[in-house]
Amino acid sequence: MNIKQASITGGQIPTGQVRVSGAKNSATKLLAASLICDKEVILNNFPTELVDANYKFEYIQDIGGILQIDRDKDQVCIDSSKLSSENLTHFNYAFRTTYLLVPGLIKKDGKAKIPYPGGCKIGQRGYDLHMMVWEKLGASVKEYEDHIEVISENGFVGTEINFPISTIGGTESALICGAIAKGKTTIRNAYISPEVEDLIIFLRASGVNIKVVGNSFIEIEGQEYIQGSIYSIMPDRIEALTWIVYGILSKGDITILDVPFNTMDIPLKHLEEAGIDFYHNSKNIRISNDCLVNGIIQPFELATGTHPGIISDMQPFYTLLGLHADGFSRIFDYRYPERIKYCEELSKFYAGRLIFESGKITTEGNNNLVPSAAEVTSTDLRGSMALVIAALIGDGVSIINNVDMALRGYNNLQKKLSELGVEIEISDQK
Ligand SMILES: CC(=O)N[C@H]1[C@@H](OP(=O)(O)OP(=O)(O)OC[C@H]2O[C@@H](n3ccc(=O)[nH]c3=O)[C@H](O)[C@@H]2O)O[C@H](CO)[C@@H](O)[C@@H]1O
Ligand SMILES: C=C(OP(=O)(O)O)C(=O)O
Repeated sequence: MNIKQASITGGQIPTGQVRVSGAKNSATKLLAASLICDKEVILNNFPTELVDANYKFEYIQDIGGILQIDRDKDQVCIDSSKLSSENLTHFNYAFRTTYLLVPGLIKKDGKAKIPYPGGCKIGQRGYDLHMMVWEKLGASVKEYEDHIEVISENGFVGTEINFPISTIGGTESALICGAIAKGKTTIRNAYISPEVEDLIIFLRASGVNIKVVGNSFIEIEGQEYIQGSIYSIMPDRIEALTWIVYGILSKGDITILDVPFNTMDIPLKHLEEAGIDFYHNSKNIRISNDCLVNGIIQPFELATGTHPGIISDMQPFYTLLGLHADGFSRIFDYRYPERIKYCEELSKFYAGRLIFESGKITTEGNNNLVPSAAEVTSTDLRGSMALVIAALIGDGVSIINNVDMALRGYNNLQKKLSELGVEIEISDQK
């Protein structure tokens, strides 16, 4: 795939409606979980245009899965009756959750060859706990130069899994593997984020018995036969926050549809404390100039952490907000302290206003600031989207190199902006 760049003319004012798509961090997991089902699975509200989803589609088709992808209806039907990774000719599939493809292959073929986990380079992103899960469930695991091989000819056997740290990917891996294991699997110190909850609901709807006790203990009764289901993916809370921040900074008038309010209490509370008041009903939110209570964004201090707090993926959008607040704001990222590389690029729009070091970002904001046009290069998904927003609210024409990073997580970005009256050009990078 050719690398893309965006050419963006700043100062276009968005007006109209934008609908939040199904969550990347749920959709791509449910796609992998569908592979353990015995009947066809239908996933609705699926963000079919995401770069990450398309890599996963390609891998699933390459191992024998049959997918019907309806890009107009945001629907994917998955028939995974015949899967085998034996004849794969390459492992160049750039997405994070490659490890979730193991259980489907183990169930259907007793063996899985998967690419190493990809995803954003936002600091240490180990995969040792995924290997621990497979080994504890009875598999043998080998690492090769370009792939990992997991073998368990007779399937997984239920076990106890104790995570030493809270891991989303690890919890998801243990859940899907436990669903096909013989007997009972327990997970201690599970991390049940809203997207993990979406996975639990999907697995239950597909016929797996899962008991959740408190907020970090899970018990799964593995099933030999898993029916599958028709399921609608939850809306993307990070995308919703992105549109809210863009709406405020662009001084536009936009209504954001399908906001998953139940997953965003704390992130929204921090916006309120920064002086932003919205009109909303149970599903939609309207952002306009009137939302700024005193006509300005108040400076703030916050730290990212685990859900229900502000998750690290939202951090760059608070940084942007801080740059337009009335004074100094501080943002601490304890989850991924090295998620600061994008700040170097963002500084090209905001000369001298960003100070950053491992885990800490300080912004010197100004309510009347207009970012200067710049040519920048994306470093990670959310950072790339922050650069896109800076360009959109800036003056002149900006270039965002490797905008593919943003397109990994923002479904139909160009089309959604166009529906708001904002045109951006995306072309192969020169
Ligand atoms: C596709 C997806 O849903 N990605 C999200 C997921 O990533 P992901 O699932 O990769 O993140 P984890 O929650 O697993 O990672 C948390 C920490 O655990 C460590 N770790 C994880 C697994 C492992 O085997 N060994 C290990 O040491 C990681 O290096 C990291 O420091 O949660 C992150 C926050 O937690 C988000 O920023 C990502 O957007
Ligand atoms: C870091 C992210 O994703 P991934 O884990 O897929 O790299 C993200 O969604 O912001």
